[in-house]
Parts: sequence; C-alpha cells; structure tokens
Amino acid sequence: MNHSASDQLDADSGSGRAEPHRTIGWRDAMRIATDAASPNASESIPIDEALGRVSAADLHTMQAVPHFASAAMDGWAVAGTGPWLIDDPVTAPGSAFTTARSGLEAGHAEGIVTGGLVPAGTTAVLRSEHALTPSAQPGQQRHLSVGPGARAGEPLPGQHIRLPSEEARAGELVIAAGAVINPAHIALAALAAHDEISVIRRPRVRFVFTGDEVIEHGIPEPGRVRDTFGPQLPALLRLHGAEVIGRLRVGDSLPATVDALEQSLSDSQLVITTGGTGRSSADHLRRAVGAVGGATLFDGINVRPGGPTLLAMAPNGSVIVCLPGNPLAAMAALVITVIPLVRVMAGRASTDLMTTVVGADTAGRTGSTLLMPFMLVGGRAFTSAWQGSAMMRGLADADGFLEVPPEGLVAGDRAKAIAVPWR
Ligand SMILES: Nc1nc2c(c(=O)[nH]1)N[C@H]1C(S)=C(S)[C@@H](COP(=O)(O)OP(=O)(O)OC[C@H]3O[C@@H](n4cnc5c(N)ncnc54)[C@H](O)[C@@H]3O)O[C@H]1N2
Ligand code: MOO
Repeated sequence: MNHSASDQLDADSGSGRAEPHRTIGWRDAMRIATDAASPNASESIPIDEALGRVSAADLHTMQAVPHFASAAMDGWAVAGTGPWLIDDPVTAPGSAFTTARSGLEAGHAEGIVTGGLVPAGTTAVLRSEHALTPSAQPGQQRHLSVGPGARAGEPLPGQHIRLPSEEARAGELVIAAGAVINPAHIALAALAAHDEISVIRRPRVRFVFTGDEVIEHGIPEPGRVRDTFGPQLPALLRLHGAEVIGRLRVGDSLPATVDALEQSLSDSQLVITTGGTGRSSADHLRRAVGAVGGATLFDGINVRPGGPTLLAMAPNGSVIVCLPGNPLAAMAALVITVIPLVRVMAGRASTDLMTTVVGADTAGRTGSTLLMPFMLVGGRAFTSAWQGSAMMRGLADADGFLEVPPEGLVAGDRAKAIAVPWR
C-alpha cells in the first residue's frame, strides 16, 4: 500500500466515511496526469489505415507532384499555331492507353484526354468544345482548327496543361510530423507515392468497471442502474487516439478487483477504473491499487464533481486512473486527467484551457472549486440547470466545464473553462 497525502488526512477525519481534505487543485491534477505520460513510439502502417492517427515524422514526396505534364481537359495536344495536322494516337500493343510519342512537331496535334501524358513539344491543350475537326476523306490527313466557341487567343501558351511540380517539388515536405491524419492527408500521401506512413502507436487502454448494482441492458429495477460508462468511455477515448483493448466488470470484492487490475496492467499502458473510489468498507479500490504495487501520484482533487479521483503508476510504468462512480463526476475527472494523458501518449496537441465571459451570477461552494457544465450563448457562459453528480443532461448540451471558485462568479467575470472533449 502506498502512502499518499490523503492517507494521512484520513487519520484525522474521525470515524465513518471521511470526506478527505483534498489539497490538489484540478489544474495541478491535470499537470500531474500529463506528466505521467510520454508520447508513444512510432510504427509504419498502410496509408488506408491511417485515418485519425498522428504522423510521427515529416512526410516528403517521393517525386514531383504531379510528376509529368498532363492534360487538364479532354481535347487536343497542339504544337505551335494552328491549323494543325492531326497525328494518329500511338497505342501500346494490347493496351487502351496511348503512350508517349517521341514528340509533337510544330503544326501537329494529337487527341488527348484529361490526365493524359502530354507529348513533348506540346505548347497547349485545346479543349474539345473549342475545336473544329472537319471529317476527312479516307486516306486524307485530318486537320484541326480553333472552333467558333473559343475565346480570343485560344489556345493560350500552356493552357490546360498541368505542369510537373505544380503542387510539390520532389522531396518536398507534404505532411508535417504531428498532423492528425485526415482523408485529404491520405490522398496526399498517395499522390506523394507512399504506401505506408509512420504514425505514433495508439495508447493501449483497458477499463475496469466496478459496481454490483450496474446492469448493461434493459430497464433497471430500483437499486440497480444502467451502465453509463461501458457504452460511452471507450468510444470517447478512441476519439482521442486510444486503442481500447479490453474491459472487465468486477463486483465489489477485493480479490476480484486485484485480479482485474493485474490482468489489465499486463498488456496496457493505461488502466481506467470506475466507481469504488469512496472510503466505505465496500470500496476496495485503494487496497487493490496498493496490492498491484501502484504508487499513488494523487488521491483526491479539490474539485466538485470529480473529487474522488486517484492517479497511480504501476511498477511496469502503466498508469492507473480511478474515476468516481457518479456519471458526471467521472466525466469531469476524465476531462481533466484521462483525456490530457491519452493525448500526450497519442502524440496529439495538449489540452488547452479557455477563458470565457460569465453570463450570469453563479454561486460557489465553500472550500472547493466547482467544475460546472456550461453552454455558450452569445459568447457568454451559462451554467446548466443539471449539475448533480449523477446527471448527464447538463453535460449532453454543454460546451465545457466552467471553473467556479468558492466565492462564486459574477456576470461579466472572465473565468477559466475546459471544453468538452468532443467538440
Ligand atoms: N460519506 C461520503 N459519501 C460520499 C463521498 C464522501 O466524500 N463521503 N463522496 C461522494 C462523491 S463526491 C462521489 S463522486 C461518490 C464516489 O463514489 P464511488 O467512486 O465510490 O462510486 P460508487 O460508490 O461505486 O458509485 C457511486 C454512484 O455511481 C453509480 N455508478 C457506478 N458505476 C456506474 C456506472 N457504470 N454507470 C452508472 N452509474 C454508476 C453508482 O450506482 C452510485 O450511484 O461518492 C459520494 N459519496
Ligand atoms: O465527485 Mo463527487 O459528487 O463531487 O460527484
């Protein structure tokens, strides 16, 4: 068992379930959580699997983009001024593709399609709508001239030709390290002739959900509750780059909790537990964390909801975060600890706080800082009517959590806030 500040604080709290005097503020908790993590190593993966991953290294194009001069319109590659003699296309044996002829002589033209390789000597592409090709007698050479629909001077030199390197020179940086790969990045990697891309390994996360009263499906009887964490937390962590490799449910028993922690720690970097953070005899969590050798980084945050949160480091370097069982409390704690920590491991940008203007007078609570779900209306933060630790309605519509100091806030004050992690 590790001895933390709150172990000592427990000693002077009298009998029964103590409300620990928590000294760590939520911003310190956030810092300690992010300091407990470091960015994962990289791995190379096929580009079509890279959506949402974080690039681990600058990606340079293997060749110029585009890498050859091509037509931007269906029509005619022409050389010099018209009218032009039409050359027959050169077709590769057994192929529908026209191949590059050695070159187009001045006064000659050749049919071309969008994206087609422009023959050497081409000075412009005349789009088909603006071309006139009177039919020729068999055996006669066909001529091409500019049609009546063309604009003055058409085809201008270089018109409708995509030039090599227009988008990037060979070797140019096209995706910077640290980019969260989006579909356009994937296309760009393909244009840059890459089959694979180096990305940060995803943080491997496991969950341990506690609570005998929790059911996963259907309508719960009085005394039982529907599980809010199972359907919600893995999906949320995936949004931030985590790979959720498993989840276990344990009843309120010490051996089962120790077992679940041991199993979960064996192959993951982060184990998140929910519930059981209280100090009643039914709460085995602290003992279980101690039993697996977890060194406590903090036990309790001076914040509401989310105060009963514990952060520990396992002997193998994995991080254990114990979230309170109340659904809103767990989310507040998750937003200030787990999300920033996972983002560090995943190589993502740090979680920044925001400053917002308070919309209405908001009462504080003696002795602790509140994190209240709020909504921005006309650029001002209004706290939700649903602030109970077990309530989700306020958070469902919220833009973030507003920091409310013990003395409260007055309309027009500027206050710190943290955005909900899904906007
Ligand atoms: N005497 C005291 N009682 C409590 C204190 C205190 O300081 N002294 N702290 C309160 C605060 S604050 C919180 S937060 C909770 C922390 O509770 P636990 O982490 O011990 O969680 P449980 O007791 O296991 O459950 C609390 C609550 O959450 C519900 N729950 C649990 N798991 C789920 C789930 N997966 N889905 C939905 N709801 C869940 C559970 O049924 C309980 O209602 O303690 C206060 N009490
Ligand atoms: O963390 Mo608890 O009620 O403050 O929900």
